[in-house]
Amino acid sequence: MPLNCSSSASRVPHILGGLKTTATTRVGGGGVLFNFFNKTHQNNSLCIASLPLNKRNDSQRFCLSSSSSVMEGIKDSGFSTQEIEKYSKELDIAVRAVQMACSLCQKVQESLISKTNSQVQAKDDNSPVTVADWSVQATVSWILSETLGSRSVAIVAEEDVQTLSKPDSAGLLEAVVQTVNDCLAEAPRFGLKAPGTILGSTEVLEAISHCNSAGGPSGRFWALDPVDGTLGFVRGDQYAVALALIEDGEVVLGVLGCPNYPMRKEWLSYHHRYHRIISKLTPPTSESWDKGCVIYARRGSGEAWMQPLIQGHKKLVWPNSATPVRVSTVENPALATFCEPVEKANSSHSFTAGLAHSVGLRKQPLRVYSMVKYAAIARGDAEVFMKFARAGYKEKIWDHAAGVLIIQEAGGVVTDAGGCPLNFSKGMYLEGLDRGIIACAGVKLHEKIIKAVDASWNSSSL
Ligand SMILES: Nc1ncnc2c1ncn2[C@@H]1O[C@H](COP(=O)(O)OS(=O)(=O)O)[C@@H](OP(=O)(O)O)[C@H]1O
Ligand SMILES: [Mg+2]
Ligand SMILES: [Mg+2]
Ligand SMILES: [Mg+2]
Repeated sequence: MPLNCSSSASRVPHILGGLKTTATTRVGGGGVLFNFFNKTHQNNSLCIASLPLNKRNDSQRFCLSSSSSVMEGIKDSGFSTQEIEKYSKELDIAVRAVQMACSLCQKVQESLISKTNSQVQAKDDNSPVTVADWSVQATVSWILSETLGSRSVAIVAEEDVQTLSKPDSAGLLEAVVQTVNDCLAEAPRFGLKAPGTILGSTEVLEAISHCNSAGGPSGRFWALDPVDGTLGFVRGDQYAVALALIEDGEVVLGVLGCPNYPMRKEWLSYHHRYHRIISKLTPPTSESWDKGCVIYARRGSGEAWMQPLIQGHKKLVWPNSATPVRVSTVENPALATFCEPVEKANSSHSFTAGLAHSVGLRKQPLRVYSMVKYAAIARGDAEVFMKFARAGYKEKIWDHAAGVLIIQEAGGVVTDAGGCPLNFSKGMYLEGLDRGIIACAGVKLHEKIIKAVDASWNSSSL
């Protein structure tokens, strides 16, 4: 495993976690138990998710239905209240905020697709940005600040207010302010408080520009990608809302909202665009059709959870139900599926095709926009994710933090191509990343790919 990782990065917690938790045993047991759980106690997933699975007794697993009963339940757990409570409030708020953001995005995506003149802007690097990117950033920033206290909330996020503040962007800013207010007015459906008065453009711009933390090795900050895979978003395809909490350089919470990634993968045809999918497939009942999902994990819990989107279910209001997700147990490369970015410009398709051939991956690659690729691995829908950006491109922490933690807690392995964990402690970039990113459902597949990279790197043109 990792050979030349720097000292702080030399631990590979996800691999140890996978061995320690004997993933397959737990998944098997958990599957049966959680069927029972889902039938009887639908509303407690977030509270329970904050307790490590191996630290819970049966009643704590299945009979907690509110925060107060969580507090009663942990009295005999042998763990200090402080330890078990750590991050539970932050996780709860982060999931609600991402649920709201997904709802916002669904509405904006629908209107983008139905309009002929799209409101898509180009940034300096020619990448797209939309009303949804700014609106989600403002909304999540506002919610985190309101619920956790604005002074203590540091956020690193993708968007800034430069374009929005230009005099000729008044219409765009107006659309963002309207979208943010429409979304925040719905806060009570998600168990959160709506603002007392409508936010003006100054407050919305402030909320966006509040996300100006530089990140770094110490203290606590959030990493937010308001819309990851904006290209997929504007094309009516896959995208994600990604929120992670990073403390002292380690990702401690990860939440991924995937508005077009159904709870049941049978409803997803990766080879058809979203608007074609919905026109072709007619779900049998609204209950079984959950168009999107939110997946989340807490560091060290050894588990990851998935909720349906509130928006998809008009009837659903908070609290929401959740089910555990786990990586695939497939180890045979011939049976494994690998995912990669859709755009060749973002990752070399020819290099990964060579790797796939040399390790015996035989299936067609699954090319999906955004961190939905991380979600696919965590849920067991695919086994491998590889990204090899062009030389000189620096990966940003918000493009990976939430997904990496979720895969690790779901039992998978994520490193750079040198086998080292990704380093989230160096500011907004993943500094020191060795060649590319490799995420796998299991250690065996991961080792094979790392070896294959070493064998083929020198002869590649990367
Ligand atoms: N040149 C280059 N190389 C590698 N990566 C880049 C590059 N340019 C941009 N980005 C970042 O890639 C994010 C989208 O990644 P995806 O995996 O979704 O790529 S793809 O759209 O499926 O091709 C995308 O995230 P969003 O901007 O949030 O969409 C970018 O942060
Ligand atoms: Mg992104
Ligand atoms: Mg983005
Ligand atoms: Mg972008």
